[in-house]
Amino acid sequence: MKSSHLDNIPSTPGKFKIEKSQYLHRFRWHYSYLAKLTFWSFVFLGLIFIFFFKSPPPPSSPSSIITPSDLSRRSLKTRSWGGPVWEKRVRSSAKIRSKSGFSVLVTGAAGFVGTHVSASLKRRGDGVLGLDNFNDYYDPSLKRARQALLERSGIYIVEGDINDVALLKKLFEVIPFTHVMHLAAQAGVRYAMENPNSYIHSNIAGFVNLLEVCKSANPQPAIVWASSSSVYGLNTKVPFSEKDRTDQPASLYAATKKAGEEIAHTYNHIYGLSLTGLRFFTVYGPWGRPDMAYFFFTRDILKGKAIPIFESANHGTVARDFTYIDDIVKGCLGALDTAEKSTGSGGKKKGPAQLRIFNLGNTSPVPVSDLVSILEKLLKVKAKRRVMKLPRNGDVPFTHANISLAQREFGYKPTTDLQMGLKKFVRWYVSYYGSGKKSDH
Ligand SMILES: O=C(O)[C@H]1O[C@H](OP(=O)(O)OP(=O)(O)OC[C@H]2O[C@@H](n3ccc(=O)[nH]c3=O)[C@H](O)[C@@H]2O)[C@H](O)[C@@H](O)[C@H]1O
Repeated sequence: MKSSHLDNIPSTPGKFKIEKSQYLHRFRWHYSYLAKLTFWSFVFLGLIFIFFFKSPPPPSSPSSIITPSDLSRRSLKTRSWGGPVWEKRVRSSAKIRSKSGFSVLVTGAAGFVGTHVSASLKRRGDGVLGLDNFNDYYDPSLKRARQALLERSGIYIVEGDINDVALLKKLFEVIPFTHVMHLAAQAGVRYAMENPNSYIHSNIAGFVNLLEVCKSANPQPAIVWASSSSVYGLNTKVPFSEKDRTDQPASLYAATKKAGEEIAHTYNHIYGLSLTGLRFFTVYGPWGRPDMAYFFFTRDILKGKAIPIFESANHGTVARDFTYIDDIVKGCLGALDTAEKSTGSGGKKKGPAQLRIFNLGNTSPVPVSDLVSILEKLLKVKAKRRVMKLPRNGDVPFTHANISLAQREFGYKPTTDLQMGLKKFVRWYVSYYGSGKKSDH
C-alpha cells in the first residue's frame, strides 16, 4: 500500500533536515537505540533485584504442619508468631496465679464478649491467652483499644486465625490449656446476606479446626463456646427453652450456629470432648459491637441522623431479650466452672463426656421502640425515627429466653435491666467517642 503524504510530516516541525547524509542518520538511529536498550535493561535488572531481595523471607517454621489456608495467608503476610520471645509472652499470659485456677485459651479475645470474659478470668487468677484475627468486619481500632486494655492486665492476644492449624497446634504445644473459651465467630444476622462465606469460614471451618486440635491435644481441654439465640429462628413458642426445636433458622448466621451445635455433638460423641454451647441473647454494653442496633442508634441519634426501627406484620412489635454484658460474663464463668473434664486423649475417647447447651438471656424482652426511648432520655436528644417493615434479611420478630437450666446448673441470674445497662453503655460511649456529633466510626 502506498504511504500517504501525512506519513512524511515530522512530529516535531522545523527539525526535519532532508539534506543530512544517510550515514549520519543511521548512526543517530543506532545510538538512540543502544541508549534505550541500556536504559530498559537497567530497569529490568532493577525489578529483578527488588523482587529477590526485598520480598519477605519464608517464615522460620516453628511447626511442621502447613495447611492450604496457611499458605494463602502467608503469601500475603509473614508469620507473626513463634520464637523464644513469643513463647515467653504466651507462657506469662497463660500463667495460673490462683490455687485451682484454669489456663484458658480465649478465641475472639479482642471481640466484645471475649474482652470482658478475658478480663474477668484474669482478675480471679486464671491464666488467659487470647487469640484474635483482628478482622475488619467492624472498626478494627476498637478491637485494638480492647487489646490495649487487656494488655494492661497482662493478657497477651496472639494475632491469628482459628483456621490456622499450625498456630493452634503450637499454642497447645506451649500451653496444656485446661479450658477453651471459644468466642471467635462471624457475628451479625443481617451481614450474612452480604458475605455468606465469612460465616462458613469462621463459624464452621474455623470451629472444626479448633475441635480437631483440641481432640488431639493431650490433655484435651474442656470447651465452652458461643452459640446464639438465633438458633430458635421462626419458633413461636415462648419463652425459648433449650428443649424447643431449632430446625428453622431464619438466617445463614443462625444456620451456622445451629451447625456448630451439631458439630459439637459429633466431637463429643467420637472423641470425648467436653462441650458446652451458650445461646447468647442480644448481648449489649460498654465496649460493644458497632454493628448492633443499640450501638449505631446511639451514634446516629447523636448525629441527628434518622434511625430505622423495624416492625413486624400488622404494625407488630419487634422485641429482643437484651442481655447485659456483665450477666453474660457471669454465665460464661459459671459454664467454665461447671465444665467437666474431657474424657479422651490423643484423639481417642475413653468414656462418655459432658455435652451441654444453655440459654443466657435476660428473660424480659423489650420492644426496639422502647430501647430507642431509653436512649433518647439518656442522650437527651430526640431520635428521628423511621419505622419500617422488618426486612426479609434474617431478623426474627422477637426473642425471649427461658434461663431455668443455667440457673439450676450454675446459678445464672441476670441482674441488670435494659435501663441500667444502657446507662452504663452510654456513659462508656460518651467517654470513648465523646458526646459531640462528630464521632465518625
Ligand atoms: O442474640 C443473638 O443471637 C444475636 O444477637 C444480635 O442480633 P440481633 O438481636 O438481631 O441484634 P441487633 O442487630 O442489635 O438488633 C436488635 C434489634 O433491633 C432491630 N433493628 C436492627 C437494625 C435496624 O436498623 N433496625 C432495627 O429495628 C432488630 O430487628 C432487632 O430486633 C447479634 O447482632 C447477633 O450477632 C447474635 O448474637
